[in-house]
Amino acid sequence: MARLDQIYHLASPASPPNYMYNPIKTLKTNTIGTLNMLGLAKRVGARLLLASTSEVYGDPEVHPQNEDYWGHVNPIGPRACYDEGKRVAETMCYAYMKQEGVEVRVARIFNTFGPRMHMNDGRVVSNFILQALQGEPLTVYGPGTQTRAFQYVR
Ligand SMILES: O=c1ccn([C@@H]2O[C@H](COP(=O)(O)OP(=O)(O)O[C@H]3OC[C@@H](O)[C@H](O)[C@H]3O)[C@@H](O)[C@H]2O)c(=O)[nH]1
Repeated sequence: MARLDQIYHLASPASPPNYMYNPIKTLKTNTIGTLNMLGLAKRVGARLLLASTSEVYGDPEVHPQNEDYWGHVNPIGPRACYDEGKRVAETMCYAYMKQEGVEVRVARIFNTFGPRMHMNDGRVVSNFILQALQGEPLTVYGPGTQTRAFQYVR
């Protein structure tokens, strides 16, 4: 049997244009992929970290969101493959923890940015920087009333 202490389940695109490019693959990664990793964690007795997302809160009605908030998610909306995929991934983690005693950790990562970000990532921070450097107007989607919490990653 393989000797593994920890599993980091970081698979899945995170930028909206990337995860919406192939919604079925995004869903498979977050559902079947998570089940596979939890099964492995159970077999070898490893602890699993799931990289979840602030998108489990969907289009939230409260700001900022704390962990007690259950979210406001459209199951058939354009972001559903990611939002619902991560929600069920979290559900699976806690089911394996309760039923099988697998040690799990779930991190709900918010909108990340930093120096190692890809120029064409497609998220707001890199889009704005790119547009500013090129002297182009910044594109604000929708009415511009949305809010976000950002997380700097070096
Ligand atoms: O060019 C842009 C890009 C984005 N936006 C807006 O800026 C806000 C942030 O959008 P982003 O594309 O950066 O990403 P989001 O915050 O929606 O989701 C991101 O953050 C949480 C992570 O866990 C997710 O993996 C990631 O999808 C949205 O309201 C979006 O509509 C713009 O106004 N202009």
